[in-house]
Amino acid sequence: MSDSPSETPVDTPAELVRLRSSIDNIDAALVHLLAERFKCTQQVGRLKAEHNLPPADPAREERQIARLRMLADEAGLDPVFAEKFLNFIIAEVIHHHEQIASGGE
Ligand SMILES: O=C(O)C(=O)C[C@]1(C(=O)O)C=C[C@@H](O)C=C1
Repeated sequence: MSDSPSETPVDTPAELVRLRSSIDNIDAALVHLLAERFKCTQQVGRLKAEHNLPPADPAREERQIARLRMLADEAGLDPVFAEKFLNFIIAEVIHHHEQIASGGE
Protein backbone atom coordinates (compact mmCIF):
# COMPACT_ATOMS: atom_id res chain seq x y z
CA MET A 1 0.00 0.00 0.00
CA SER A 2 1.42 3.43 -0.84
CA ASP A 3 1.02 6.61 1.18
CA SER A 4 -2.24 8.30 0.35
CA PRO A 5 -1.96 11.97 -0.73
CA SER A 6 -3.50 13.04 2.60
CA GLU A 7 -0.52 11.42 4.44
CA THR A 8 2.06 13.24 2.30
CA PRO A 9 2.73 16.83 3.36
CA VAL A 10 2.36 19.28 0.46
CA ASP A 11 5.99 20.42 0.73
CA THR A 12 7.40 16.89 0.24
CA PRO A 13 9.89 17.04 -2.65
CA ALA A 14 8.59 15.28 -5.78
CA GLU A 15 11.78 13.20 -5.95
CA LEU A 16 11.16 11.86 -2.43
CA VAL A 17 7.56 10.97 -3.36
CA ARG A 18 8.85 9.17 -6.49
CA LEU A 19 11.55 7.27 -4.58
CA ARG A 20 9.07 6.22 -1.86
CA SER A 21 6.75 4.92 -4.54
CA SER A 22 9.60 2.79 -5.93
CA ILE A 23 10.39 1.56 -2.42
CA ASP A 24 6.74 0.55 -1.91
CA ASN A 25 6.79 -1.41 -5.18
CA ILE A 26 10.06 -3.13 -4.29
CA ASP A 27 8.76 -4.01 -0.79
CA ALA A 28 5.65 -5.54 -2.37
CA ALA A 29 7.82 -7.60 -4.74
CA LEU A 30 9.95 -8.78 -1.82
CA VAL A 31 6.86 -9.94 0.09
CA HIS A 32 5.57 -11.84 -2.96
CA LEU A 33 8.97 -13.44 -3.58
CA LEU A 34 9.29 -14.44 0.06
CA ALA A 35 5.79 -15.94 0.01
CA GLU A 36 6.79 -18.04 -3.04
CA ARG A 37 10.00 -19.13 -1.32
CA PHE A 38 8.06 -20.22 1.78
CA LYS A 39 5.61 -22.18 -0.39
CA CYS A 40 8.62 -24.13 -1.76
CA THR A 41 10.17 -24.65 1.65
CA GLN A 42 6.85 -25.88 3.11
CA GLN A 43 6.90 -28.62 0.44
CA VAL A 44 10.54 -29.35 1.31
CA GLY A 45 9.53 -29.61 4.98
CA ARG A 46 6.81 -32.15 4.18
CA LEU A 47 9.22 -34.19 2.00
CA LYS A 48 11.88 -34.16 4.71
CA ALA A 49 9.35 -35.29 7.31
CA GLU A 50 8.14 -38.12 5.03
CA HIS A 51 11.72 -39.29 4.43
CA ASN A 52 12.88 -38.79 8.01
CA LEU A 53 15.48 -36.24 6.93
CA PRO A 54 16.75 -33.66 9.45
CA PRO A 55 15.19 -30.16 9.26
CA ALA A 56 18.57 -28.45 8.79
CA ASP A 57 21.21 -29.18 6.15
CA PRO A 58 24.31 -27.16 7.13
CA ALA A 59 26.31 -28.22 4.03
CA ARG A 60 23.54 -26.94 1.74
CA GLU A 61 23.38 -23.71 3.75
CA GLU A 62 27.13 -23.21 3.34
CA ARG A 63 26.78 -23.46 -0.44
CA GLN A 64 23.77 -21.10 -0.46
CA ILE A 65 25.60 -18.50 1.64
CA ALA A 66 28.73 -18.63 -0.54
CA ARG A 67 26.56 -18.20 -3.67
CA LEU A 68 24.45 -15.40 -2.20
CA ARG A 69 27.52 -13.51 -0.96
CA MET A 70 28.95 -13.69 -4.48
CA LEU A 71 25.67 -12.49 -6.05
CA ALA A 72 25.43 -9.68 -3.47
CA ASP A 73 28.97 -8.57 -4.20
CA GLU A 74 28.27 -8.48 -7.94
CA ALA A 75 25.04 -6.54 -7.36
CA GLY A 76 26.65 -3.95 -5.07
CA LEU A 77 24.86 -5.25 -1.96
CA ASP A 78 26.80 -5.77 1.28
CA PRO A 79 27.59 -9.53 1.40
CA VAL A 80 27.52 -9.46 5.21
CA PHE A 81 23.96 -8.14 5.09
CA ALA A 82 23.00 -10.73 2.41
CA GLU A 83 24.33 -13.52 4.63
CA LYS A 84 22.46 -12.23 7.70
CA PHE A 85 19.27 -11.93 5.66
CA LEU A 86 19.55 -15.50 4.33
CA ASN A 87 20.36 -16.87 7.78
CA PHE A 88 17.30 -15.07 9.19
CA ILE A 89 15.04 -16.66 6.56
CA ILE A 90 16.60 -20.11 6.89
CA ALA A 91 16.17 -20.05 10.69
CA GLU A 92 12.44 -19.48 10.17
CA VAL A 93 12.30 -22.28 7.56
CA ILE A 94 14.02 -24.70 9.94
CA HIS A 95 11.46 -23.76 12.60
CA HIS A 96 8.66 -24.56 10.11
CA HIS A 97 10.36 -27.88 9.20
CA GLU A 98 10.52 -28.81 12.90
CA GLN A 99 6.83 -28.04 13.33
CA ILE A 100 5.94 -30.19 10.32
CA ALA A 101 8.16 -33.06 11.57
CA SER A 102 6.46 -32.97 14.98
CA GLY A 103 3.07 -33.30 13.31
CA GLY A 104 2.18 -29.65 13.77
CA GLU A 105 1.25 -29.10 10.12
O1 LIG B 1 17.26 -27.24 1.09
C1 LIG B 1 16.83 -27.66 2.17
O2 LIG B 1 17.16 -28.77 2.60
C2 LIG B 1 15.91 -26.85 2.96
O3 LIG B 1 15.36 -27.32 3.94
C3 LIG B 1 15.71 -25.42 2.60
C4 LIG B 1 16.65 -24.49 3.38
C5 LIG B 1 16.37 -23.06 2.82
O4 LIG B 1 15.51 -22.37 3.36
O5 LIG B 1 16.99 -22.71 1.81
C6 LIG B 1 16.31 -24.54 4.83
C7 LIG B 1 16.98 -25.33 5.71
C8 LIG B 1 18.21 -26.06 5.36
O6 LIG B 1 19.15 -26.04 6.39
C9 LIG B 1 18.77 -25.61 4.07
C10 LIG B 1 18.06 -24.87 3.17
